[in-house]
Amino acid sequence: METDVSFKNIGLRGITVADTKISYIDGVRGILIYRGFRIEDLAEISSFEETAYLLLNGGLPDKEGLAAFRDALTAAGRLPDEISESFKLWPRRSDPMDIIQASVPILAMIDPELAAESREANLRKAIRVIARLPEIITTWHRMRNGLQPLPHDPKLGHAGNFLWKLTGKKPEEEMARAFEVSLILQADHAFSASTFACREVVSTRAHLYAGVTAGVGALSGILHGGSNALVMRVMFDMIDQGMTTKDIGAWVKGKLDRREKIMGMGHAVYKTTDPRAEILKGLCENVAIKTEREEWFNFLRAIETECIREFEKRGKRKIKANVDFYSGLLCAMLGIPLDIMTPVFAMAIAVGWCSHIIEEKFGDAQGKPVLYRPESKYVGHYCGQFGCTYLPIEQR
Ligand SMILES: CC(=O)SCCNC(=O)CCNC(=O)[C@H](O)C(C)(C)COP(=O)(O)OP(=O)(O)OC[C@H]1O[C@@H](n2cnc3c(N)ncnc32)[C@H](O)[C@@H]1OP(=O)(O)O
Ligand SMILES: O=C([O-])CC(=O)C(=O)O
Repeated sequence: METDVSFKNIGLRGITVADTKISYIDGVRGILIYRGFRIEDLAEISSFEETAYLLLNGGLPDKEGLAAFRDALTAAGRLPDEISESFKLWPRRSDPMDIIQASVPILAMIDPELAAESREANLRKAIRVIARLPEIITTWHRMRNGLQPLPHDPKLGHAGNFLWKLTGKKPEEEMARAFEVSLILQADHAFSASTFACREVVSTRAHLYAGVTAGVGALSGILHGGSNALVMRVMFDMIDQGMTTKDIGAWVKGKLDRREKIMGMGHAVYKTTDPRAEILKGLCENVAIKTEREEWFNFLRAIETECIREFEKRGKRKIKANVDFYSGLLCAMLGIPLDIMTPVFAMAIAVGWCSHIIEEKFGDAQGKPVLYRPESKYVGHYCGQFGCTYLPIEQR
């Protein structure tokens, strides 16, 4: 058989695989909507907890509903001993994304409702995942540094508690809010690679934790969530080498000449600016002034500007900053280490993963749950109608 790699929709680009009522992306106009609401409005007005409620339940809560949801998150937040005891055995150098990916199945093992597949049971499992991912990250981080985990502060919300438990410092209100907005922005993105992974796994009727575990693995890759840390790693390397904003034009040109990717730039769906990147850029500009990290902000801003200029010069389609370009910078300015930046994305998008898992399990958007099973096109060896002659090992 002839090798034929002419398959047009490589990487499933442009193929609609299912309906969803959770989020909508207009990649041409740069619009992102969660359950009907513009991301700009959610970033301005909403809290992480309220956005999580909205994504999971399909509508905004009233005051009592929101208070009950916050209480449920707090009540579910304590890290089970089975996980903290396991941490003592796991290598300290482990990547925190691997720690999360190994911990989520333990949440499944100890969930008394694991076999319960009602919508309510799945919503309760979702709350456990959303509440416990930050605990997994902060407890792991403190234990690997020989520090005790810190108690929940009822005066702080989900975002503020994460900063407190990770860094051991109570965050200023403005910083906690900036972090909270970044979590809202990263809480869902329709059929991103990780969300699709979650949906694909639970389409087999696997439990919610199996779906979330798949999502964590998919998010860790550098073409997806993993790029936020890499943006910062590359920037710190450049600064360490003594480079300044004046050197960035030549650096970008060199990268593109060598056909290397520039992390945090480009997007599979947005053909224009990722609206989340624009909001994050504004947040970063303010936080940079407050934390006296203007040098970092200006450095990234220059990379973005030079990239856009260079792509335009080459007549390529517009490649702009995506959400990962500025989210790592915000983390760095808030004292979050490089290898915790993708885990931060995971704790935010866990909301979207769980919402999509529930939608998938109950066929909410399509009327009934369906097993994903795409076709592939075989382009390997095939020696005619009856296949290749199979020789026993002695005769090969
Ligand atoms: C939360 C998120 O997951 S957002 C994405 C995070 N990932 C990154 O930031 C990694 C860097 N970006 C990329 O690799 C890509 O832009 C992707 C994977 C995100 C999207 O890719 P796609 O839209 O499918 O485009 P694809 O990777 O096919 O690139 C199309 C062309 O633009 C180029 N291109 C796209 N992004 C970049 C980039 N960041 N740097 C350099 N060139 C790029 C490609 O090399 C390719 O060029 P070619 O046609 O000459 O081969
Ligand atoms: O949607 C995508 O392809 C990736 C992305 O931006 C996200 O997951 O936030």
